[in-house]
This record gives sequence, C-alpha cells and structure tokens, in this order.
Amino acid sequence: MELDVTGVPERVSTGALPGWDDVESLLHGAYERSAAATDGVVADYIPILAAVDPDLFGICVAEVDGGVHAVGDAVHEFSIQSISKAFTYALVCQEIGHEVVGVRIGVNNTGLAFNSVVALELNDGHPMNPMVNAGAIATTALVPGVTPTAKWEFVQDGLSRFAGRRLTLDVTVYESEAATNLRNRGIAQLLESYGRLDVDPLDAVDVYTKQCSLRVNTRDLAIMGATLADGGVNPVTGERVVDESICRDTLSVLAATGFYERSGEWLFEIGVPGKSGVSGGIVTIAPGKAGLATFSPRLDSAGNSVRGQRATAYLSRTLGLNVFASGPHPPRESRSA
Ligand SMILES: NC(=O)CC[C@H](N)C(=O)O
Repeated sequence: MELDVTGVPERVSTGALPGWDDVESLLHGAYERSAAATDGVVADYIPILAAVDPDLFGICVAEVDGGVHAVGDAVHEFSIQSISKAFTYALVCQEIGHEVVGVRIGVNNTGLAFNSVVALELNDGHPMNPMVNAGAIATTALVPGVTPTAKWEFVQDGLSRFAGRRLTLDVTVYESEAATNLRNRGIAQLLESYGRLDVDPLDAVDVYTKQCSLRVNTRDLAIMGATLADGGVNPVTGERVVDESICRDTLSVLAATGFYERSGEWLFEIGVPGKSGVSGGIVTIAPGKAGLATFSPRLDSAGNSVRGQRATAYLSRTLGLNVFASGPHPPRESRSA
C-alpha cells in the first residue's frame, strides 16, 4: 500500500494534540492529499454496498475535550460493518470480564482474511480474535440477553451510547446482507460444531448482521473512538460507557488485529489502534488524545479503505499520534530540581 507520506515531517507526541487551528488545517491537508487516490474497489459481496458513490470522502477528528473537526462528506451515513466489532467487544468485556472473553474469543491475529474458514479449521475451531467474523459472531453470541431481540437491543443501545446519539438500523443493508451471508452462517455453524457457541448459530449471525448494518457517519465514529481514547467516557455527552481498563484491553486487541492480515503493516506505518469496515469506514484511536474517522468506499484487497489509510497515515504523523514514537528525554543532570 502506497501511503504517500514520504517526506511528511513527523511530530513527536507531546501528550496532546496541536492547537485547534493546526488540527483544522492538517485535517484539510489530509483530505486534499488523499482525495487524489482512486485505486481500490468498492465491496460488492454484500450487493447493496456496490451501489455507493465511490468518490464519497469524509474525515472527522473528535478530541477528548469534546471538540470536533470535520471535512468533506463527514456526515454522510453508511453502515458501520466491521467497525462495530470493536465496540461490541468492549461492551461484552465490560459485562463478562476480560479473562473470560480473552480465553473464549482470543487476542491473536489469524494472519488470514476476515471471513476465513481455514483459520477456524487450523485452530481447532477457536475464533482467535474478536475482529475477524468468527470471533465477532462468537462475541455477539456472548452479549447479555435471553432472546436475540434482547441481545440486539443491548448492542444497539451500547453502540449508541458510544456515539452519543441513537443509531438506527439500515434496513436495506441488513436485508441485503441477511440474504447473502451464507459464509457467515457457515462460520457460525462451524463454531457450533466445535462446541464454541452456546446459542443458536443463526440467531447469533442475525444479531451480528444487524450490528454491522447500524447507520453511522464519520462524526459518530470519531466520537465512538474518542470515547475509547477518553478512558470510556463519551467526551461529548459526558456519559461513562465502559471502564478505563476495558478501553485499554480493546485498544490492544485492535492494535494486533484491527486490520486483519494487514494489522502489522498498519501498526508499522501508522502506529495507533484502529478498525476498518467493508463499507469504507475506518476509526482510529489515539489514547488520551482523540478519535479519528474516515469514510471512503474504495478498498484494498484486505477490505480496508485506501484513502482512509492514506489520510490516517498523514494525520498520525502530523498530529503526533504514533504510540511508539518518542524523542530523547533531557539528560538527568539538566532537569530542573
Ligand atoms: N470486514 C467487514 O466489514 C465485514 C463485515 C460484514 N458484515 C461481514 O460479515 O462480512
């Protein structure tokens, strides 16, 4: 993936974002630079996704103090798709505890595509991590609620609290995916055959499919990301959604698995946890600083938005977000007493 960041000066993190005006101009810079990229293809294995305008492009940054910056098609709505996995995972960890989820779902990368059946077979039916479809379906199966309806309401309510507004189901996307998701149904039945699901597999897939069909825009995603960046408190509504320790756990899993088989490349180039979805969204979380969201429907071969990756790479460098970047500390003798 050509990220077009050669020569972009890297800001070494100071623990805070640059000032408001600087963030605004860097956001516009990221948009201008990345809008030129027209490579990649729109997902079409969910038929309705192929109908999107491929040129849509929006970016939004939500700071942990509640300030929001936006450029382009930032409020254009699209289905959240796999980005939902990160937030459902956080909610389930909050409910049933990090150890249980860590063991049952796992935290290791499969190195394979998000909808791989081979990954399951290679690992004795263990879903491996919550960001691939197998692990996400297994995570949704653990959502509290006796009936599928109760589980769905829990997910919709929880993701809405992350966003700070009521998120609604995109019925057209849901129906299109529900009519064609044979592979996900197969994955769920395989999980069941290995004794890894305690609920009806088709019910679990149905709740998962609804979860992926929630309608969001980049502003919602940026605020959802900012909630994970802000120790679990939504910086716009002030509501605590999950505990601080849940944010830490979720972000570490995202760092390892958020971009499937490309997670290592993402971390190497961009250095912040994030999550992509096949409709073209990406959310990135800079702990203690901000949530970033991009939307552009053309994807690379792993299902990650091409422009979104470029724009995020530029913003990570210029805003000083890379969690692995440091500058030398002043020598001990020169520190003031
Ligand atoms: N990578 C994605 O966004 C995939 C989500 C999609 N709902 C699926 O299950 O295939």
